[in-house]
Order: sequence, then C-alpha cells, then structure tokens
Amino acid sequence: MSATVQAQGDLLLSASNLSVRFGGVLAVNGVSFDVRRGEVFTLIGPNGAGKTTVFNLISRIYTPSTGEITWHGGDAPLKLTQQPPHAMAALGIARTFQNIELFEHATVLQNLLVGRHVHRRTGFWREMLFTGATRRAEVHARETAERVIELLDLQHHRDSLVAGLPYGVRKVVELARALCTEPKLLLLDEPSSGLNVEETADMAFWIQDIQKELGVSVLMVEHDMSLVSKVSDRVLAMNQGEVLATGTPREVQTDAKVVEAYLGSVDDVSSLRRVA
Ligand SMILES: Nc1ncnc2c1ncn2[C@@H]1O[C@H](COP(=O)(O)OP(=O)(O)OP(=O)(O)O)[C@@H](O)[C@H]1O
Repeated sequence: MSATVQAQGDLLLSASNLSVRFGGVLAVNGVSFDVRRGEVFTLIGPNGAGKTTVFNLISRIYTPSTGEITWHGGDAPLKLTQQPPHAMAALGIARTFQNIELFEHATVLQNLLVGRHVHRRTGFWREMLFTGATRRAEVHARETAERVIELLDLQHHRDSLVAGLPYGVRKVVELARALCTEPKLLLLDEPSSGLNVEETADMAFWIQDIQKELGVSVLMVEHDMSLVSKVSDRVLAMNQGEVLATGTPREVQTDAKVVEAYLGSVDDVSSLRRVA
C-alpha cells in the first residue's frame, strides 16, 4: 500500500452526465463530477436526492440510462459501465454497506482474509498443491490483514466472532475488510449510520487515517454534517437527482441553493454553518 497521499489534481474517477430513471422517477439527472487521487469526496443531499443511486452506479449495482463513468486508476482509462460488478474489487474499488455485510459466525481475521481473496491469482491446481506462489499469496494476505488490523486498532478483536461484537466495532471491521483488498478508491455508504456521537468522531479519525496513511481516495455518502465537514476535501450537494453545488464543505454548506434544498428557506442559512 502506498504511504503517500498523491497530488490533488490527479484524476481517479470521472462521472459524466449520469442519468437513471426508475419507472416514472428520474432518480439521477445529468450528474457529473470527478474524484481526485488522495481526496475524500462526499455526496450530500436531502432524503431522495439521488445520492445512493449515484453511489450504486459507481459500484456497478445499477447501469446508467445515459452517461459514462471512467476509471483512471489503471494503466489506461477504462469505462466502468462496461465492467461487471464483480470486477470492481480487482480494479481497485472497494465498498462498505449502510447495513453491515460481514460473515457473522467467522472471526474478524477470517472476515479480513476473505476480503483479500480478490487478489488471489494462483489458480485452482496451484492452490491444491500449495505451491510457492500460493504460499506467497497467503503470506501477503496475512501481512495485509495484520497491517489493517493495526491501523484500525482491531488487535483486541482479531480472533473474536463478528456476531459478538458491538455495532460500532463491526462498522470498523467492515472498513477493515474493504481495505484488505488494497483499494485505490473506497466507497463508504453512510459510515456514521447507527453510530453514536463518540463512535462517529472515531469514524472521522479512521477515515482521515485511511486517507493520510494509505493514500486511499474516498467517495462517500453521508448525512452527518459534522463528519462531512471534518473529513471531506470536496462535497457535492444533490437535490431531486441533480447537482446543486460542488466545492469545499464550507462553500457547499453556505451555498444558497443548498440551504434552500435542506431548509426550504434561505433565511435559515446560519443553522447549516457547522463547519469545523
Ligand atoms: N430501485 C429503485 N426503484 C424505484 N425507485 C427508486 C429506486 N432507488 C431509488 N429510487 C428513487 O429514486 C430517488 C432517489 O433515491 P436515492 O435512494 O438515490 O436517494 P438518496 O439521496 O440516497 O436518499 P436517502 O438519503 O433517503 O437514502 C427517490 O425518489 C427514490 O424513491
């Protein structure tokens, strides 16, 4: 894993003119944005704005009706819309889910090693014969898992069954499992959902560590504006499927269109000014 945060101007992913229609609902309408290497880029907006739909377009759960998503994380630009969902992890895109999806009756370490298997290239017969390549892959998987365990302070939980862990720890384990695929881009779907204030502050700390220590870029959907302000380099605000504003957390939170979308009135702008 890279230890350097890369230059901000360097493009990692670009979404251009994305639209999705569900029956009569135009859930996403002409949305364009870029995610740069090393940045935390956050989608915000009121309920039903289209954030999750954009997120699901990037992780290839949905295919856009119009538009294109280009991945710049490989040797040459790649059209993500032509890739199947299962190809995402191998390309360097990992995600977490709003409702945690872990193997409940496996240990934390076992869950992390499952995450690593996306990079196994050794083939069936080599695995059966446990060749040198297989052994090296196994050692690398364990080393990566141990590094992630240390980074996210999960040492005490390494051999615990996930089912017995508090919700806040499980959220961190899910983050750890995604990191074990050694992604270039980490997609976080509402990382603070279900967490209390203290756990949300811890989550902000982990996201900053992931960005700064590992150089991993983050694209997240998040409602908690304290977390958004603390960790985001740039924010994109949506409403009714369309982009309202893109910029720093402060720029977006004080944008009149954004304030109006949240509150229905530009008079209440001060209540959104909770930028750290
Ligand atoms: N699979 C689907 N089928 C039909 N309509 C959908 C589907 N997914 C989303 N929608 C509709 O698309 C619009 C955008 O929904 P989306 O979930 O993307 O919003 P959101 O900004 O993530 O909202 P929230 O913050 O409440 O999660 C909504 O009107 C929603 O009802």
